[in-house]
Amino acid sequence: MEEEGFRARAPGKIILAGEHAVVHGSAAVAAAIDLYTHSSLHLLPASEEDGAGAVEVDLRDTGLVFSWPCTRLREVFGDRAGAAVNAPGPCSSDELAAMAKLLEQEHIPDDKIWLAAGLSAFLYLYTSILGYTPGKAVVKSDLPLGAGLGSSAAFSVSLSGALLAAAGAVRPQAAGDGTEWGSFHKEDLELVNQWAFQGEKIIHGKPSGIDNAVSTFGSMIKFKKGEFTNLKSSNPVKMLITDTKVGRNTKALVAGVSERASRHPDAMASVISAVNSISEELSSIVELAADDEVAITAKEEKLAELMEMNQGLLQCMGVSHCAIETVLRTTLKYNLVSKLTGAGGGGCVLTLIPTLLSNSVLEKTTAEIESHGFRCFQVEVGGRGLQFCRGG
Ligand SMILES: Nc1ncnc2c1ncn2[C@@H]1O[C@H](COP(=O)(O)OP(=O)(O)OP(=O)(O)O)[C@@H](O)[C@H]1O
Ligand SMILES: C[C@@](O)(CCO)CC(=O)[O-]
Ligand SMILES: [Mg+2]
Repeated sequence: MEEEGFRARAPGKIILAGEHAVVHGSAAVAAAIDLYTHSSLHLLPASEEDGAGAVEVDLRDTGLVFSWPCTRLREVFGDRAGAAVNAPGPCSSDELAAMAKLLEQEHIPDDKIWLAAGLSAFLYLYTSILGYTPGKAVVKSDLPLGAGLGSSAAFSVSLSGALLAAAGAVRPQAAGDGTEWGSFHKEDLELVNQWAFQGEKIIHGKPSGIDNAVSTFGSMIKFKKGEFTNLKSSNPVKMLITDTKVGRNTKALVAGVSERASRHPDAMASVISAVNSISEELSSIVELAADDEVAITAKEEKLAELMEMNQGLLQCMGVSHCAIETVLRTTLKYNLVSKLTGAGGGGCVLTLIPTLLSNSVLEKTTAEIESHGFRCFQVEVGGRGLQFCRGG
């Protein structure tokens, strides 16, 4: 008989300013978007034959299902599993190596080999939080995976939320607004965020923590050196997102920027400091109250200029791509400003949509971008973070 189900959903994000530089201590500004990764979890009774059962994960976006006997997981993680659910800690290099061996036996198809990082994060979070309790998780996302919209953070946050709720380590709150999705107390969200950060470390190598923070807490935030503040945006920020569909990997891009910084420490310190100033200025402009068309336009022009400057500095860091440049050139024809978002190297590009932009210009811009084989879509910016509901 199956036990109770636990479902959590966590949003993706856009970074308005400061990606990469934030890994090196600069400020950055990010906001949640209304595209979610859903994780659901059922705990299962231990199997009668071997008394141990299995842990299964069904990754719907890839059409692949993986399963490991709990006895096999015990060989990898030993007695540590499940012991420190309230004290999130990093995965050791021995555990990473043992998981890599375990995953080699799965024969993941070459064109989906990037999944190994996500599976390692899953196994680490599962065993750290639930030990060797048999269970079945299903993960499904609205987000393009590995495209700069924080799919790895939404994966780690939604899984951590569902696992911690199943372990009884956090107490989900019923939705107060009649919807099915409730949330968690702030201190419970802190615990989810810390576990999700451990998952991000496995996927990204050296994450700043901005993506998991905005996915957990939602809203629009200014983030710097692990601390963040909520930004109260008094006017809606409208963005067009273009997915160039060029695959890339955040871990490799973050490592590439660090290598460039070690080759050119002074020049890169200046670039990072310039990005910090851009993020600081952008965060204060976002909060400015603008209540007539003139003030709103002036505010949007400043935001656009700062985004354009940030894009130039991302090029300096070596994380642009010819597909990104094609989007920039196309939108510039219509006087619109764009920048890459997330790790770059392909993935998604943001275009600021001014409040007074006519629908016909927006439609023409979108059609021309899509004529290059890219996909455009609009999102709501600055919404809710992690949410929870009971059931299948
Ligand atoms: N729904 C999912 N199913 C399986 N694996 C996922 C899922 N979402 C994320 N992942 C894991 O996260 C990896 C993508 O993370 P990566 O950090 O490279 O990109 P991103 O988070 O989408 O972009 P960015 O970090 O720039 O915002 C995938 O290769 C996979 O291992
Ligand atoms: C590239 C990066 O700055 C943002 C990825 O969304 C990495 C990070 O901050 O962890
Ligand atoms: Mg990521």
